[in-house]
Amino acid sequence: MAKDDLASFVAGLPKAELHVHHVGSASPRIVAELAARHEGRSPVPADPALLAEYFTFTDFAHFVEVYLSVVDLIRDAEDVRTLTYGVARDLAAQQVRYAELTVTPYSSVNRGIPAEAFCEAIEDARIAAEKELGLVLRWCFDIPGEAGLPAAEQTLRIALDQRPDGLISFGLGGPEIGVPRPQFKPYFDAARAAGLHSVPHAGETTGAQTVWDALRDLGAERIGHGIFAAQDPELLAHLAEHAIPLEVCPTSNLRTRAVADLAEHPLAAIVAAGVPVSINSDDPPMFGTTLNNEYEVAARLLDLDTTGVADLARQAVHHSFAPAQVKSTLLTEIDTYTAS
Ligand SMILES: O=c1[nH]cnc2c1ncn2[C@@H]1O[C@H](CO)[C@@H](O)[C@H]1O
Repeated sequence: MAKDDLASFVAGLPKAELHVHHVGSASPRIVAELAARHEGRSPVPADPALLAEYFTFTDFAHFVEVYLSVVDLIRDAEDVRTLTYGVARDLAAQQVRYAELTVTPYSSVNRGIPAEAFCEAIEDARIAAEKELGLVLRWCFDIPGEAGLPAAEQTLRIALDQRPDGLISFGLGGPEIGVPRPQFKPYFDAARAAGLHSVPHAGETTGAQTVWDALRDLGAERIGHGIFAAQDPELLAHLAEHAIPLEVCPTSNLRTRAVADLAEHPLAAIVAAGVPVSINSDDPPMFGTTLNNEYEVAARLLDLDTTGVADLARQAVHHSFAPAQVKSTLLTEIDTYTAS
């Protein structure tokens, strides 16, 4: 179908976003504003026009280094509140009605923001976003893998002690190389025992074994990325049989150089194997994308018409941990949109 028709269909389509990072969603304007406050003390450019170049990554390790330099700019609870509400506004503007935002409390608490103030700030933004923007937000608290077991310990403690109302899941992000998943088992066990869903990253930068580990040791209910599962037919069959969805973020994989070219992206092979997927944006401004653009990319990779694209949006709702009422309202809204 024509590119413009697809773009306008996607832009108006009510959607759910299941894999998007908090700091990684900061708009260029907010990042530049924060950088200006720390000018001379931060490598992050204070001019939004220079950010695209700063956000050009040579590999995944470089991406994490740049990501943490932006995390460094967030110094107090007010920064967290402004950032979170700004992210909500950008999502709502794309007709996102429900989003699970991956938040890394360890990084902020470690930089001096008390856990309680941090949680209060994100909760304030969540409540305001629901009331003012019609966007339902939920949190995934993730362990930054590069910081190891102390980060796991502290992330779990913040999750269980603070237990903000919007918290629904427990994750694991950052690098996979040198960060084996099995060591995090006790923390995921405790988080799951406390009723949190398990949604670790795996198979983003390393192979199928990491995904197996996430399933067996961390009790993963969905996998962040998981694209290298495509290398293992047995794993694909397992994911399909147990209906474990992959949260796929195509442009992210291109920008971190996990795939050399979108033409080589395994999304189509994963879908062909019967594995459920959702389409997501990961760190949209850092990767020069938006959720709407990811739907367009996915439509091209999967050769979908508007009916197929609407089905992708429905899949994300089904795979979400949204309250039943939010799911049914959003599914009805998608039906109404596609019928009109
Ligand atoms: O695509 C991604 N994969 C893994 N971690 C990511 C990604 N995007 C953002 N983060 C974030 O990187 C930080 C360092 O571990 C974490 O805060 C994680 O949430």
